[in-house]
Amino acid sequence: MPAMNKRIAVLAGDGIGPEVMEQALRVLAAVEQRFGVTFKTDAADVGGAALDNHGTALPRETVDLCRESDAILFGSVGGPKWEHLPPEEQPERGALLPLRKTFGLFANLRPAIVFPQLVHASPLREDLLEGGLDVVVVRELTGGIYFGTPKGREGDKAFDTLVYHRSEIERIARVAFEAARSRNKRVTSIDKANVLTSMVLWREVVTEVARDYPDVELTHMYVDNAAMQLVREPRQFDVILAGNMFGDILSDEAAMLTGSLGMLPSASLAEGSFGLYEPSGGSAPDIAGKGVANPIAQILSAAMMLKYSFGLDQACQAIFDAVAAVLDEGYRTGDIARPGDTLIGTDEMGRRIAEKVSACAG
Ligand SMILES: NC(=O)c1ccc[n+]([C@@H]2O[C@H](COP(=O)([O-])OP(=O)(O)OC[C@H]3O[C@@H](n4cnc5c(N)ncnc54)[C@H](O)[C@@H]3O)[C@@H](O)[C@H]2O)c1
Ligand SMILES: CC(C)[C@H](C(=O)O)[C@@H](O)C(=O)O
Ligand SMILES: [Mg+2]
Repeated sequence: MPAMNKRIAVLAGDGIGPEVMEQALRVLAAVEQRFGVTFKTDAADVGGAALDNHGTALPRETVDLCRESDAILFGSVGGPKWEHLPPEEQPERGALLPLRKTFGLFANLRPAIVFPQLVHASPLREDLLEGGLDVVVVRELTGGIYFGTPKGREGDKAFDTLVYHRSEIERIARVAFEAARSRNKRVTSIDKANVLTSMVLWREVVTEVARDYPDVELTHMYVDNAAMQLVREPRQFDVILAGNMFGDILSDEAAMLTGSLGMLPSASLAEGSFGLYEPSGGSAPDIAGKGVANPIAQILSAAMMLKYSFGLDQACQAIFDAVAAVLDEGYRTGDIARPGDTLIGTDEMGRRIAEKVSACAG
């Protein structure tokens, strides 16, 4: 393993964010020890915590720290405490979306992997998951209806604009086809081309990009059908390519197939090696502060950071293996437990995974 000294901006945020982040940092410390690498971690406020401390959801110091870092490890933001604020000032729109835009994080990878040990935790019938499930949602993250203008409100009328440029569709499609090449060589592109003009362009451009990838099979699917097919026959999917909003919705659905939102990590990538890594779920106000949140999505997000931003594929794999080993031993947080499992909290789950990373000398 080459000597490495990477700088990580740690933005834990709100709700369960700080609780699960503590466990991800613990696992990264185990990686340092085992692989002889060094990470410099610097924490900064973001979201509601930043609103409380600095009066803005995304303070300048936080953006500066991110700029000086090699990657961002993000927790989650938002919660009932800040819901009274105007929408643009709330943590999600005031911090998360600007961060994605500022750093050009256009490619959001959300792998939904059903660990064989957790097939029972999925709401799907076990026979639908036989042989496991490994789907990745490739979501366009800096365009579409989230960012299109005009958007606004005029009294009782409110509007958003769904706009996509050819270049935006082309670059995210390439990410999806490249991902498929290293997997099962199937891309399902999601659109609503029967209704939306922007989606007609989406389908056209994805079809053009596919010509450069004759080894990858492309299927187009309307989003409503895709939502249904995901629960009917999830194994038909390998790479799901979608725009910003459809990808948001389908990735939560895909996450739940794995048993819990607490299992789904994500990587938001810019051109080059910079990225932001965060669980796909939110700040879970209903369980925050109770020490029961599942830290695995945050820990696996850190693992994705090691792979995609730092090229530490082996260390990434070591974390996935450690998670599998702890699940093999029957330890579960409440969201993925069933009778007979050993129920543990956030802290113990993190400690056990970190111990496995340290123990499996590779
Ligand atoms: N990336 C982000 O920061 C992000 C993402 C989604 C939602 N949010 C925000 O989070 C707040 C709450 O949103 P929500 O309730 O709709 O979605 P949520 O994802 O926070 O929670 C949905 C459900 O999943 C459960 N859950 C989520 N993560 C879990 C974990 N690690 N372990 C166990 N259970 C877990 C929660 O307890 C809840 O029952 C809102 O303000 C929302 O805007 C932020
Ligand atoms: C909190 C919200 C802005 C965010 C999104 O819609 O992108 C979240 O749902 C996600 O999936 O990361
Ligand atoms: Mg979402």
